[in-house]
Amino acid sequence: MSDGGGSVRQRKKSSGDGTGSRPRKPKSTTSSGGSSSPSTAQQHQMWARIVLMVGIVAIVYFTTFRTREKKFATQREVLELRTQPLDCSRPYLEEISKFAGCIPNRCGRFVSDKIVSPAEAGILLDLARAGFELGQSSGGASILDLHSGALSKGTQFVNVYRLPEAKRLFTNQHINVYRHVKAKVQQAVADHFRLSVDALHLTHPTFFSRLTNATAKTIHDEYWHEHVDKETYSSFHFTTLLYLTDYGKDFTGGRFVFIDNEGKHNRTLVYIEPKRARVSGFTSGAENLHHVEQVTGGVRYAITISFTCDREMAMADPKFALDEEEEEEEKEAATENGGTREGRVREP
Ligand SMILES: O=C(O)CCC(=O)C(=O)O
Ligand SMILES: [Fe+2]
Repeated sequence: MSDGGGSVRQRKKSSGDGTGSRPRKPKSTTSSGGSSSPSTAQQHQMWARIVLMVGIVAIVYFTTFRTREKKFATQREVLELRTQPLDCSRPYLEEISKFAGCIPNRCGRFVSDKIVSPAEAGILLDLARAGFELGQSSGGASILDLHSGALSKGTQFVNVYRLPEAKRLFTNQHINVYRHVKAKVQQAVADHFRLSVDALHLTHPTFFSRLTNATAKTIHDEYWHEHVDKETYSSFHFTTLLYLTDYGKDFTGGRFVFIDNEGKHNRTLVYIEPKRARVSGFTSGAENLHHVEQVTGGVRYAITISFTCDREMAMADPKFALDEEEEEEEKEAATENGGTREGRVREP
């Protein structure tokens, strides 16, 4: 009787020993010291709290640091035109506002598989292959700029027009297709962003790129970094890309990715899968942060064709540095080859 409620509690705690007759430990060690192991109920409570806390942390994490993925243009699709309007970034808008006739109605991006024909892309691919026969980076990224003549070679650049073979490789057909394609892409940019086509000028650098999975040797080989074109190339106002080879067939990896940041940790990756003759175009400001995934196999060929609204940054179409005498020879040889110079372009 005298142990009353205390003995009842004690019995409950020791329930399961079956006898109730085992000598009790002195009460002081279980009730007030706190040094013994927690009861089953306390353990359950502790686990429930841990599970709850992990759940809360996971919810906060997945709603705060969220990366979504969208496919803007897949390899299988043949797109007439796909567009995504965007608000211009403030610095871009401030700068572009200085150029009357060249201010886009909205910033944004587009993709079309109908601007350039696969045959035209094929001729430009031949040109690219012929050019890169003369020089390639020893890392994974080579460029050929037919305007300045810059061609990757080893860890440096050479002037392709100083190489005697260049004159044999670049044909009139190449030149004409290059100019015609550039004019069509320029018109597409003007149409899409509602600009006067004359307000747009081709600018430097406009170049062929050849990407592989070779280990980078210099900073020029690290093509996969996120960037804003306006920051990388100050003259750019509109960037276009023409793809010459197919993602998933000619190469793996190497997709083009826009990174749309909505808030600090919340972003959407918007993918363009390269496809022969596919053209993408976009305003070159911070609204179009992007990168190229690393190529994991094969060879990816593309052309970056860049436009500026600033007349002072305009550049002429390439002449391929052929003098008149050489042009005469070109014409004669073209006649011998049935009107084209395809026979002179070597495949790798
Ligand atoms: O080749 C591409 O898809 C993109 C290249 C690029 O981002 C650039 O030239 O600035
Ligand atoms: Fe870029």
